[in-house]
Amino acid sequence: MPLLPAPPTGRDDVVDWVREHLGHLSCDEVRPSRIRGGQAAADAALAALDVTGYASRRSTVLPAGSRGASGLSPYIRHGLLDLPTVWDAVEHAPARDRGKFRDELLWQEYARHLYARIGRATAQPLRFGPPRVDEPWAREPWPQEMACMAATTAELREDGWLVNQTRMWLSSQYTVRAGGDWREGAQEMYRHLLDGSPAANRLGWQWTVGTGTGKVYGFSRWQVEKRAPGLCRSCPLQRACPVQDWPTAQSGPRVSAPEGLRDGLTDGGPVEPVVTGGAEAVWLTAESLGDRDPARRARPDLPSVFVFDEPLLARLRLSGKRLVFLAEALAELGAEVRLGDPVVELRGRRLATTWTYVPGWKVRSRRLEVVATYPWPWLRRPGAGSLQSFSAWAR
Ligand SMILES: Cc1cc2nc3c(=O)[nH]c(=O)nc-3n(C[C@H](O)[C@H](O)[C@H](O)COP(=O)(O)OP(=O)(O)OC[C@H]3O[C@@H](n4cnc5c(N)ncnc54)[C@H](O)[C@@H]3O)c2cc1C
Repeated sequence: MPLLPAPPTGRDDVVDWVREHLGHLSCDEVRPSRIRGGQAAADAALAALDVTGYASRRSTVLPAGSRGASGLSPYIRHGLLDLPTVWDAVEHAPARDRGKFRDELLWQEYARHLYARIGRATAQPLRFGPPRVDEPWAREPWPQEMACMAATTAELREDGWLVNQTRMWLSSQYTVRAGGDWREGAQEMYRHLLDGSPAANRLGWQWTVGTGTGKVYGFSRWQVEKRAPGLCRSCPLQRACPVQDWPTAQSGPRVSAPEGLRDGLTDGGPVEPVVTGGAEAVWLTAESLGDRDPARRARPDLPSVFVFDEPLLARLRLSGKRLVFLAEALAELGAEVRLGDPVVELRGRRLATTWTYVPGWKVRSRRLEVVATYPWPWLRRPGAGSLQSFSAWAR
């Protein structure tokens, strides 16, 4: 049944809708996150954004009420908030906080440029081999009793969101200490994160495990005591802490960089709309599910259509809360929602769409009748410079 009934707007109803129509594609029981999907929730989060104190509190883990992180990432990931809009929203913030926050937005932009340039090669080590771990943990990546890991994984599974600090704890513990394959760890984290994107997720892992930088991020008790004071006191292993000392693993040897990392043109899509014919529908993608989607804005007269890519989702096995988040956005947009292979579902329709930096979009759009392509809202237009490191790119 490729055309699905319209997703309902009420929370319980949308969860039931996802269970019924997409439940067979999720890796867990379909439940909602505390973080709601949809433009109204994104706009409310942006309106409440206050980055005062961000520079000093960005890495706070506990108490949760003292965190400086904005929590905007799920909305940014799915284009409900574009980076230029978020950039402008902190214009009047204190200079140090504004600078630090905007730096993080630039990390997001860098991840997208990298993905646009080298695509699936972001799943290969960028510059160095994976860390060499002398004694990989044999059975599990950490003992179940470790309070820091238990709290982090519970939040990931319940909310589908983590502050940057605990993402680094988890990835470092998994790979730098336990010797787990970073790509498997990244994939499992990606399944649950509402903001999960191949671009930023792989970059985050490459940065933590040292394949991107040649320097591993070492996770130890020190960070837990500093960023989540009190957590160790509740830990059954507080007197036998497995991460008491710094890990000894170093990053692996230098590897040859994927083609295009050092230089090469990045396809940033059109600068102006490219219209070759009359469109009959706006094709929405997971990159751009907001009511400010450029194609939707240009053609408000047209119906919008979104396809849950069944073959892709069957491979990815995302958590049900991610599917709920997407369905909430679609319900608000009043989009026609289909399930199947997008190339099959959209065949024969003349489409208007927003260009995206995702390799899978390019492959599919070439096989569809796209008659109007609208520019991606870059914060900085991609160029031809080195993408070897964030600082080289930022310069
Ligand atoms: C192992 C690992 C995996 C990660 N996976 C993802 C992912 O799948 N998707 C994702 O969007 N981010 C990912 N990040 C980056 C970062 O952790 C999150 O973007 C951030 O924690 C989201 O919370 P926030 O919105 O409160 O961020 P804030 O600190 O409030 O920052 C504002 C925005 O800047 C961007 N941003 C912040 N830090 C980074 C960063 N290091 N890299 C890229 N963008 C950043 C995000 O869009 C974020 O919403 C990962 C980081 C690591 C270490």
